[in-house]
Amino acid sequence: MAATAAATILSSGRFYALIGFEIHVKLATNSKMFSASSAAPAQKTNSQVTPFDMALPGSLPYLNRACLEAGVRAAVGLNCQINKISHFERKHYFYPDSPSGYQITQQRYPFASDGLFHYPLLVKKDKLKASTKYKFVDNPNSFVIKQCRIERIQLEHDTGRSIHDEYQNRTLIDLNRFGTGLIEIVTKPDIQSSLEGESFLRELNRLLIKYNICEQSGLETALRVDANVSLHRKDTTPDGSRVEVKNLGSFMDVRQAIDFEIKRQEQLLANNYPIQKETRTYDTNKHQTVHLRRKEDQIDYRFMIEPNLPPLFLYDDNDKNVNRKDFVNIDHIKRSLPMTPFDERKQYLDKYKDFLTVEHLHELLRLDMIDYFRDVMIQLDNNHLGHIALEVLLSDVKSISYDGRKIRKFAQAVSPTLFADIIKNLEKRIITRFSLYTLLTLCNKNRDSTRTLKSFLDEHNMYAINDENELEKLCLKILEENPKQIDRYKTNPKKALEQLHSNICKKHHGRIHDDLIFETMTIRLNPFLHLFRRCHSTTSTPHQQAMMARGLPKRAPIEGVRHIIAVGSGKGICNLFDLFNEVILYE
Ligand SMILES: Nc1ncnc2c1ncn2[C@@H]1O[C@H](COP(=O)(O)OP(=O)(O)OP(=O)(O)O)[C@@H](O)[C@H]1O
Ligand SMILES: [Mg+2]
Ligand SMILES: [Mg+2]
Repeated sequence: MAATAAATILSSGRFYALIGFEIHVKLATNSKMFSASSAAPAQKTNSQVTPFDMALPGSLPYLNRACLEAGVRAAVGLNCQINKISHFERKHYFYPDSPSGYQITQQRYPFASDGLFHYPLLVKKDKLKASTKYKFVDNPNSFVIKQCRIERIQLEHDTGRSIHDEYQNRTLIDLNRFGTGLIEIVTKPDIQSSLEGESFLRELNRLLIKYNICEQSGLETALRVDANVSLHRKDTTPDGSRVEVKNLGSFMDVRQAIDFEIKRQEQLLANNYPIQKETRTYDTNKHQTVHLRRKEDQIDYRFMIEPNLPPLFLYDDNDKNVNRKDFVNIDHIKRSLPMTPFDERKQYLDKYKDFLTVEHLHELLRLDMIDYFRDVMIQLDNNHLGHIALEVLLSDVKSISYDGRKIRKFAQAVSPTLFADIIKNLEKRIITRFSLYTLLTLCNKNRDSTRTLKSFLDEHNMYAINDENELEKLCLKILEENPKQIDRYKTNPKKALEQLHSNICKKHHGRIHDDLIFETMTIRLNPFLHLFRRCHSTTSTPHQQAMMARGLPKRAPIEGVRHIIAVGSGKGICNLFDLFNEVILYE
């Protein structure tokens, strides 16, 4: 894994990395930051543009309260100091998709600064143990919690879009995006590897979604990240050099770009070349960063206070006039916020302590399944099925949807209600454990979110066969068709049963419960029963005592086998085989 490779470089090598992020978050508001145009995705180009968005003379900005409130929510979530007075300023640069020639931002006087954010490191525990860099210091069962300081959060707006028309060799401008609200979150360079970087961004993304700051669409559209990376010799202090990799659009790109930069800079330092201050971009096809411009060539932004906007005032409960409706009250926002995902997880460990361990939670987080798990638990409304839901999520669902994007699609296709219904039916033995993967795959392909479980079971005939007579017939048929396995059973019962089990599963599409297959097959395989009877006719050998200790009473043979099955099925098939083997070995 690339991320682990980076951690290894750092732990074993002569260098350490410093990484700081500038994260642009697209705010989920109805209208733009400084004008009344819609901020929703548009059908037609240039259809959501006011005179201000076109920078027509005489048009004035006015601040959208919803953008400010979203910014304050982020500042609270990131434990920032909220500055009651901040200023907007113009950052000048010329680019065709920004007709005003400047962006309104808050680079020097932001509304929030000096925050601190905690995040869990997302790595499998065995990998973590193998690494010398990260250790479970306090509690072997706890997460590794890292922290990153937040330098500031500023309000600003987005640019328009340039559309390059290669056929007619011209560039067209769409101003629909121009002016939509953003916050830029700037971190201190406290991150030390791509693994930490990705873990930080995933936790941040979770918080932003939970606090309704951005849309639930992952990093792909709601967040854009600039990663600043610098590598230093272990015995030196940072000299201020940094390479800025602009505009990373996915968790994977961030991870790969950081790893590439660390390796590139390591080679430079190892050959005694200095690290240039530069801006680079990440080529997603070649998987490498590419030089854009040197820092000395950076544009002079000629910052100046925005003359058309007053200073931005924020209030709290201690201020006079705080009840005025047009004021944004920080304390009011604080009171309205739900628990952070971090605190929520602590609560899960307590609430579901009967079956949920820290390792499970970690795995759910790593797979980005934590919110889906939460929604399923709400639907199940019954903790005793929680362990089954968890087991299915971390086995079948994990193999169908193994990353954030896939699990989001899965959650859309298989609603938490449908999934909870599947778990309830599994428990009632209306469907089998064996058919679950197929069923979930079918549901995942479904694009009609109103479909019920019954409609899938009816369409694909996936109901479990529970009728004893029918089962008996099916097993007999399989035994008839597989005389070799009957012979094999005498010498190698485990393999023979496995083969028979596999054959019947294939033939009836996993519609028979495992324990019923074993029970019915075993009862039909008389030689074994014979052995079993003989085994039980002698008494008091140490082996027999051990068997008795497991709760195997002296019974009529068939009843005895049923009892073994009952004992064994609770513990899984392997234990059942062990029991059979013991009987055979004893004979
Ligand atoms: N030595 C360093 N190594 C890596 N990152 C660093 C280092 N020093 C600072 N940084 C990071 O660089 C980023 C600086 O961002 P900031 O927005 O303040 O300036 P900028 O990149 O010059 O501005 P712009 O918004 O125009 O890109 C921060 O995320 C900070 O953590
Ligand atoms: Mg920058
Ligand atoms: Mg910046």
